[in-house]
Amino acid sequence: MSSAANQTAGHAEGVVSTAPRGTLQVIFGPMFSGKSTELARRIRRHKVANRQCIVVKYAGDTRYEDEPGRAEAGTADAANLRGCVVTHDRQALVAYPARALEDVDNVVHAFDVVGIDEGQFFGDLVEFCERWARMGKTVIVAALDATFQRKPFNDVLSLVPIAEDVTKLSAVCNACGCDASFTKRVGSSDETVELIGGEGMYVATCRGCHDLPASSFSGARGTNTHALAAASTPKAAFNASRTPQRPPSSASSAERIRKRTVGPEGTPVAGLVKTKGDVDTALKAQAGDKSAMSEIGDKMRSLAVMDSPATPGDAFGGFGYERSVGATPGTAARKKAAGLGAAAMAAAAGVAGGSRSKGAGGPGRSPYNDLAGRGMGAVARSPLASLR
Ligand SMILES: Nc1ncnc2c1ncn2[C@@H]1O[C@H](COP(=O)(O)OP(=O)(O)O)[C@@H](O)[C@H]1O
Ligand SMILES: Cc1cn([C@H]2C[C@H](O)[C@@H](COP(=O)(O)O)O2)c(=O)[nH]c1=O
Repeated sequence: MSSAANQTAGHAEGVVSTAPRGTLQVIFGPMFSGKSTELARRIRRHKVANRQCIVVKYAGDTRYEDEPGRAEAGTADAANLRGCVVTHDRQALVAYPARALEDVDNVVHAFDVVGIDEGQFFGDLVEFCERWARMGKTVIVAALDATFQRKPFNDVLSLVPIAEDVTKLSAVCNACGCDASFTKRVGSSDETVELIGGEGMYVATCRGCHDLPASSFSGARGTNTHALAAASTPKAAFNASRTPQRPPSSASSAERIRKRTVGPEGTPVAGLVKTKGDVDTALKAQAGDKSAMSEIGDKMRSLAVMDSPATPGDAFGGFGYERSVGATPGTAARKKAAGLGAAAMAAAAGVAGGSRSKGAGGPGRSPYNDLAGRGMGAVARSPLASLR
């Protein structure tokens, strides 16, 4: 008896079944978060275990099918991805296109595992997931949990109480580079919920960027410093400064350094970079110039309470976190400075943006501790690092 047949045999009333139980697994997340990729990974894994797998995709979504892609080995012709689930990075997984899950009910009995992509579009999703899981199938659904307006997408959330496993993935915010849990529609003002599209029509956003105008998403991912720019009070600026702002991969070093060290209205936020010469020094240090590194080291020592950098170049850029603007040094910074004596304390007071944006200041969790684990270079092993 095949494992599928074994599972679908069901159990006689009152008899405890030894057959493998069905399960329902749900993969939620905004667009671009890797739901289809994760679905494909799980399906591949079941195939390794010799389980019979079928993947159902929504027939209304034929994105990328006419483009060349990387087809699943041995199962599809890369030149013909018709009917395949195609991820945003053009990996393909052979699938069965359907408008309703009812349409595949008669074939599902022959399979152990049923994958469903774009689950949010199937009006009978909840009914058939439950039915197939009860039949002993492993049902894996990839679906948007929310619409572009951050409302529940059709009935998908009803899967949560009947699922064994629910995962929510995140993408990369197209504006600031933070983790993105939401999708924003930027390519159309149409408010209809169902509107098929990919990049150009939708972007992934974090909470802070979701309400930005569509035009804010035209640049490279990670180029918008929404949180600091939008912060209107010192407290809001401090809170915003704790939000990771990853450097855009495509940005030049000079641009990254500028972004990480210049606050709203051009205020220097790290205290080290004030002139174009400083930027040049940082760039040289990043390129390995020893005299530039030493110059940065000297400056750091004179400022005493600056965050120790991950690399000499990062002395100007930090760990990928913005520092707050014009704030007084944080508690931990002050404590460290106190350990260095009055002169260092005075230096601490003089550091623009001296408060840290990452990590708590307690003894067990300071950014200096982070450095210890990173095995940093000469500048990172500054007198600050030996304070512990
Ligand atoms: N903003 C983004 N964040 C993360 N990945 C992105 C983004 N834009 C494009 N991608 C690409 O999308 C891929 C994920 O595609 P896919 O699995 O189809 O996601 P989903 O099914 O959740 O829409 C990533 O591996 C990456 O190559
Ligand atoms: C947010 C949102 C999305 N859609 C469409 C757009 C795409 O065709 C799919 C989602 O695909 P992905 O694999 O998750 O990238 O859904 C929509 O119709 N309405 C929306 O609000």
